[in-house]
Amino acid sequence: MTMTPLDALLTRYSVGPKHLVEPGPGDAELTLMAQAALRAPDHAELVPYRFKVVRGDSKRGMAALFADAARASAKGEEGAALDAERALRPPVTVAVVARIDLGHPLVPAHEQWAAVGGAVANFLSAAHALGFGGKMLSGAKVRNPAIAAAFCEPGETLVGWIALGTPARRAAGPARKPDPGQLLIDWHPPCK
Ligand SMILES: Cc1cc2nc3c(=O)[nH]c(=O)nc-3n(C[C@H](O)[C@H](O)[C@H](O)COP(=O)(O)O)c2cc1C
Repeated sequence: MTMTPLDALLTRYSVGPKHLVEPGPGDAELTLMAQAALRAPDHAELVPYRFKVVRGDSKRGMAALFADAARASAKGEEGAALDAERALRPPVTVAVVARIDLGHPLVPAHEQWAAVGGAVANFLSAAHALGFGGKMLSGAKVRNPAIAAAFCEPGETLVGWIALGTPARRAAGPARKPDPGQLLIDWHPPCK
């Protein structure tokens, strides 16, 4: 049965790296995800983000960076091995890098961050619509100077990584989500 666009939005749940197996998305599918990201609202079309694809041999380089960061934060060799595994396990990882122009004359920083969030959401929904699982992850690693420098140009911010692959099991259900009625509120003007 084909998934409608609304089905894709309503049935996307994160799938953690533990449950992601080969194959990951290829070039054509990653391009569709990036195109979907570009359909997110973006004031003045600044495209304040970049996606950096980590796959193949590059995963080992990212694993080494993660392991060094774990050692630097006193996680020890066990922590280093765990963090290295986090880099190696997903078939494809996509780093999300934000490029926020703090001095933009028209678009304040919070609007640019909203565009980044919309892009990530669309990227993940497109992955799901294409049959892939994924999860956005960050952690203290994003603030490690060596890791940030490896992914970012000066002035950019490393937001985190989207782990991608084929889901080995159905994603968890919507148990943690509030009823939409809690966030959909009729507004009335204040009484004078
Ligand atoms: C920028 C960003 C960073 C995140 N970092 C983490 C993380 O490090 N660890 C984690 O478990 N979830 C993290 N999350 C949350 C998950 O990606 C996911 O959205 C959350 O577990 C809710 O699951 P759902 O997408 O199935 O609703 C992050 C989300 C965002 C937007």
